[in-house]
Amino acid sequence: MSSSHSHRQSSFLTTTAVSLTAIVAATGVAWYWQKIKNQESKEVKTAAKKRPITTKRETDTSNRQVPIREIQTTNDDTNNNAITEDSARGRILAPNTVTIVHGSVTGTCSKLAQDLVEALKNEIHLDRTIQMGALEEWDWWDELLNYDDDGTSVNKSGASSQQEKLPVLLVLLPTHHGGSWPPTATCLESALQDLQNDWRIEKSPLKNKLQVAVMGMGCSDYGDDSVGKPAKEAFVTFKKLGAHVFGKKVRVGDDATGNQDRVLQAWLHHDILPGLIVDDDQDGEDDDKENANSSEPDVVDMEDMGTVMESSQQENEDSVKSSKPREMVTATQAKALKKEGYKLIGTHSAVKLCRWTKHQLRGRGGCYKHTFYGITSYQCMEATPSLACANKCVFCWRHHKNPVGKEWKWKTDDPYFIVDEAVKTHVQMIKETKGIPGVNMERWREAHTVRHCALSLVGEPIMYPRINELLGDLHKRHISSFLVTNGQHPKAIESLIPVTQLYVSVDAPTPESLVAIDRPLFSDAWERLKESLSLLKDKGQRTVARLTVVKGWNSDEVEGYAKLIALGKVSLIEIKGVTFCGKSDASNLNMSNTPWHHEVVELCRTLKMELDRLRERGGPDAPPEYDLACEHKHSVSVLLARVDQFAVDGPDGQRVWKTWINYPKFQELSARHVEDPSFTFSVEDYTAETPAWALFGSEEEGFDPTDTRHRKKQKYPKYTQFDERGIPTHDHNNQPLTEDERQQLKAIMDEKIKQVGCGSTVTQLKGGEKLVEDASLMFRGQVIVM
Ligand SMILES: Cc1cc2nc3c(=O)[nH]c(=O)nc-3n(C[C@H](O)[C@H](O)[C@H](O)COP(=O)(O)O)c2cc1C
Ligand code: SF4
Repeated sequence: MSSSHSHRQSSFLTTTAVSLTAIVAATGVAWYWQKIKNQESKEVKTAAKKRPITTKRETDTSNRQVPIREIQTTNDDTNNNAITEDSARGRILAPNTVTIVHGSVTGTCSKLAQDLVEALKNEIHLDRTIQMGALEEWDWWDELLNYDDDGTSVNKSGASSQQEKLPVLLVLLPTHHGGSWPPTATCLESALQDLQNDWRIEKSPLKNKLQVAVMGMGCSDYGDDSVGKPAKEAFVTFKKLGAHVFGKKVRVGDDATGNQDRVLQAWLHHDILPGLIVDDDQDGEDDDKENANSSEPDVVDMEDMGTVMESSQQENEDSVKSSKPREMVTATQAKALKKEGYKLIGTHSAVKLCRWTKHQLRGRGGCYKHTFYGITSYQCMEATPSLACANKCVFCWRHHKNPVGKEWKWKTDDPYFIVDEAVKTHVQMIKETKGIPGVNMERWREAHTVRHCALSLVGEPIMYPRINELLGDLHKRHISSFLVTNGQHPKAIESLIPVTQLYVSVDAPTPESLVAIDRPLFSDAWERLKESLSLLKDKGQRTVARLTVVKGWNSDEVEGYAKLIALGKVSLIEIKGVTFCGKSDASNLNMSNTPWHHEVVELCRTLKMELDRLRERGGPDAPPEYDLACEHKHSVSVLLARVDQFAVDGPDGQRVWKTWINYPKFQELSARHVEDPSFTFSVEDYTAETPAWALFGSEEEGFDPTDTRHRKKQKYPKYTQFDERGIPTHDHNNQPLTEDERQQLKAIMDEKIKQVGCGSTVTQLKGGEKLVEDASLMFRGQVIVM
């Protein structure tokens, strides 16, 4: 037995107890792998690097598959074939095993894998071990090459050697950017490549050792023929390596139509089950012929995908073929979105109760838009008329359960219906907050009247073809409109009616970082963003460039941001630290990517300097003057505002900021514009004075003093001053620390430096995550460095 193999077993055994409890409870028959702990997988990787080739298994004809017994449906969890802990070896090439693996990132393939376990459990009277897990849980080189059938790997089902069946591997693979393998599956991708290319390995190392079936997932809305590419590649490579593949084609599910359940059924009934009952002898002969000319397999098209499906999906798919547009959100997407708290409206819209709405209802402070612009957060409705968008941003809240598309091609709901339903649903959610401890009843009653709408929830609101009617209806109801677009639809910006405040998200300062961060569907995404920004300067009303700072991703190259902002001469620049809302399936972010407030402040200062530099250079593209106007430390946000539009001289010569909005005035002006489209109005016509507590540098740090602050317990106290290394010198009351205290803190920092080194390091982790580590910042999370 190879050393890596024996290590593999011991790793597994340390985690088996936990896995089995959860798994056996969940499925009864199937057992699953639990993720091997980091340390263990690191060791497995080290072992894999050595890439030992320990066994060259002889072709063993006694190890042939025998036909599966008559298929019976059984739910008998106590069946003799259930696995016991000590037999749990989990090797892929162990006889009598069916291993289901997936490379799921956003959960679709893992769900399909679970469904497959259930289906197999119900379809066949098991005398095989079924195991299921994520691809990353196996060391593929070791699994496919170094399996030594010394008897320890066989399950205790009592199967004699004559009854041994070839192992079966069922692979579920999503498609990623441009047809690449998802980061969760590159372990298999590289092992397959290495197995093909390593000269030490016999030509068909998997011949008579493994049977494989592959199903892909993708999304045809990407519109670039990438759908199912990794699955096709896996299929072809397994075949080249001599594995017997089930089915002649790769079946691929499509997120855009939500047909994956149906494709799974077709895969199971047309490829897997018939494959499982094929006589092994006949099997071997076919293999020889097939593998001799293994070529690119076809992707099954929709007509071939079996007959098992829900009627709504049928309608969806039928409408693709007919001229009738299909509904945007598939049943699976709807389920995932609902699980995340979205209330769906019609076929493409949603509302969700914002956490700040609840916060302010409880007197715990409003959001940064309350601080910067005076909205009442508890009267604000967060909504979108389009759950789809043309990006897959790394920091997206949607966790990538949303539909994508370059342009609108779906059924279009009536805008008045959307507004009506959105308001009703929002008010219903407000009603449900009555029982939350601490709700201010006066605010709660006021909250039944929606005053603001943030069209920024998820998706791309501007894609909705009837957006102007929707905005018109909001304004008619005296609801202000804050509309956020990702700058991929410049034409829609051009034709947009005046909104209270129009945002373009500027997520990256260069074309390359835009692709890395926004992962856009449009190949000319950068040009689109630039065009959108340029169009802002002619809009007349308040325009905003919104920067979401993701440390390690887009916090450098400030000059690039300045140049982009100069294109639009926007009224305001909002800079906000990314919020980390738990590990997102498809996002590669972690806590270290969340900047501290003082870092965002520093970035604002640098941006202002860059803008000043461009302004001093002069010329038609020179930006106007900006300055730091407001901050909301609670949400790590800072506002830069145009001095010519928002700053006036006070009675005693001091600067007075007017970043707040006179909402009734906006409604009045907008109504006049509707009556008479030749009537125009501009930013200065509906400003209002910013209160002192909301100003940058105020003692309140942007927190409305009428509310009560609830601070989370911090790991370290709120130090106020630091030495040049970042070691605190003064406590939260600005009193000097004693020498002893400073030495203790120094020792803690030295320890951290030992771990992470000096300076700031950005480490790109496996899977693309970027980890930022900087010991000098460890005590400074809570202060603004002036
Ligand atoms: C970051 C990301 C990039 C994607 N890129 C593509 C693509 O280029 N082509 C495609 O057909 N599907 C693409 N998809 C769609 C996925 O293949 C599809 O949503 C699949 O169902 C995801 O499976 P999973 O939920 O198991 O990860 C992408 C999905 C994500 C999250
Ligand atoms: S503006 Fe946004 S963050 Fe603020 S209350 Fe409305 S939806 Fe919530």
